[in-house]
Amino acid sequence: MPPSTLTSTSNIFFLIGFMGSGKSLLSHGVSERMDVITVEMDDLIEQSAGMSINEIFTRKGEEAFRAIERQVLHDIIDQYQIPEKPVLISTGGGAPCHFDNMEVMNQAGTTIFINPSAKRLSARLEQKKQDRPLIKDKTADEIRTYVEKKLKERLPFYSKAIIQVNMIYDDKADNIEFLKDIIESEWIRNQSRDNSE
Ligand SMILES: Nc1ncnc2c1ncn2[C@@H]1O[C@H](COP(=O)(O)OP(=O)(O)OP(=O)(O)O)[C@@H](O)[C@H]1O
Ligand SMILES: O=C(O)C1=C[C@@H](O)[C@@H](O)[C@H](O)C1
Ligand SMILES: [Mg+2]
Repeated sequence: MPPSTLTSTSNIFFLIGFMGSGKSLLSHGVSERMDVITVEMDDLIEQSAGMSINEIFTRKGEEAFRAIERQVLHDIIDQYQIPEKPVLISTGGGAPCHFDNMEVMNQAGTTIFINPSAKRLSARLEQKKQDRPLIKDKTADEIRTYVEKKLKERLPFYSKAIIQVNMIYDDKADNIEFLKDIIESEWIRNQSRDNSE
C-alpha cells in the first residue's frame, strides 16, 4: 500500500467486494473497536424502495435495482460529508460494477477492496444465500461456478480501489484489526494533511 497512491482527503471509506466478502461483518467489527459511523448501502436501498432486495429484483428487475442503488450511493455521499469522524460504508456487492459508481466513490473517498478467494466466497455464500437474489436458487456447485465467473468479470472494477486487502486468513478478529488499522492510519493522514493546508 504505497502512501503515494492514497489521494483522498475525505472522511468516507467505501468497503467494496463480492457478496459474502465480509463487508458487513467487518464494518460492524470495526465499529466496535473505533469511533466510526457505519452505513449499510443495501439497507438504505431497501428503505428507499420500501421493499426487500429480493422483492426489488423479483418485482422490478435488476435494472431498476441498479438505478436505485446508484441514487442511494449519491445520496450517501451528499449526506455523510461530516468531518468529525470516519464514515464506513458497506457497499452492495455489485455497486462498483455499474454506471460510473467506482469513479464516483474514488472521487468521494477511500475505496477498500476486500478480496477473499472464490473458493472461500462460495463456501460462505452456500450457507447464507437466502437474502441474495442472484444466488438464492442455485446449488453449491452452481454457486461456485457463478462466483468464479462473476468475480472474474467484476475484478477490473474492484481493482480500481485505492486499497486492496487480500484476505488470506479467515480469522475474523485479525481481519477486523487489520481493517481498523488501515482506516485509522488513513484518517490520521487525512486529518494532518487537511490541517497543514
Ligand atoms: N473475515 C471473515 N472471517 C470469518 N468469516 C467471515 C469473514 N467475512 C465474512 N465471513 C462470513 O461470511 C458471511 C458473509 O459476510 P457478510 O454478510 O459480511 O458479506 P458482505 O460482503 O456484506 O455480503 P453482501 O454484499 O451480500 O452484503 C458472514 O456472515 C460470516 O459468517
Ligand atoms: O453482488 C450483487 O450484485 C449484489 C450484492 C448484494 O450486496 C445486494 O446489493 C444485491 O443482492 C446484489
Ligand atoms: Mg453486506
